[in-house]
Amino acid sequence: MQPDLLPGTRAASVLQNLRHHSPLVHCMTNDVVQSFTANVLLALGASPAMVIETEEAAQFSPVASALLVNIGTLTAERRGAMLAAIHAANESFTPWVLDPVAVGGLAFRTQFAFDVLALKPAAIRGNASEILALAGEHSAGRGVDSADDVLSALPAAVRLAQLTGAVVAVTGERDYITDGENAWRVDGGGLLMTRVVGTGCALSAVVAACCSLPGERLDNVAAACRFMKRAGEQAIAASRGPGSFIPAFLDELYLLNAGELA
Ligand SMILES: Nc1ncnc2c1ncn2[C@@H]1O[C@H](COP(=O)(O)OP(=O)(O)O)[C@@H](O)[C@H]1O
Ligand SMILES: Cc1ncsc1CCOP(=O)(O)O
Ligand SMILES: [Mg+2]
Repeated sequence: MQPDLLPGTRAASVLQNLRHHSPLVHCMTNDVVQSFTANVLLALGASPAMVIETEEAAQFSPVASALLVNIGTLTAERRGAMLAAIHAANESFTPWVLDPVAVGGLAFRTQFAFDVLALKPAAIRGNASEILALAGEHSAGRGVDSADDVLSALPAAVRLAQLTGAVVAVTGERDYITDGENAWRVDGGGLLMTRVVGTGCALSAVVAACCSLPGERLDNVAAACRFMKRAGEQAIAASRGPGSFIPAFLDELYLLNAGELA
């Protein structure tokens, strides 16, 4: 069964909150998407900061509005820095978000992702293959890309939310967002979003920003998904391919307006 669509009025009020609070997002993300992620946050009105040295990361996560932990290019050194940042975030009640890039196939990152599930992420955002793997199920992921149907991963997302207390967003052709009890669906976007690198990673940074806002965390995470899908479909209409999509996408994020979302 399909969950209901997130009402536009809820997405609209989260957008207003995002612009009002301009959350400072501590991004510990992969080497491929640093600049794109920062630009997506800035276009939406949030503030990115990429702080990765262990000592600084533990100092920064308590003063940031939210922390993003993305394991796309995890190394042994980054593992230590991420753990320090997560522990410091938890001590200061800074919400943190896990993006389990390519979890399942590779042992080192998979063990890390399983380990940090116990450290109370506020949200987890991944594609269908990643969410299936993180829930301990068979998945057909191909590197960082999903090869599983997103609706088939919804029960895994629900179980993962129940197990961890996180809001889980599983994304793809449609996005599903659940806290283990209730769920929203978000439609929109388009295939071109998978032909540029970093849309998923940047979405996870937006999820982190939205986790710091007042209101229901389930609605806030679903709204983050809605912002990206809406800007994605608008940008696809305005572009010829991946090259022109990226600047169009940043423009559409910047131009998103609460009245239209509502
Ligand atoms: N087939 C699709 N149709 C429409 N939107 C999509 C499709 N696949 C992914 N998206 C969108 O692209 C963004 C990245 O999602 P996804 O590809 O699932 O993450 P990842 O890049 O981590 O694999 C999300 O906003 C998602 O809704
Ligand atoms: C290509 C690649 N390789 C390691 S991380 C990464 C980026 C993945 O980005 P996304 O998950 O947003 O597609
Ligand atoms: Mg990803």
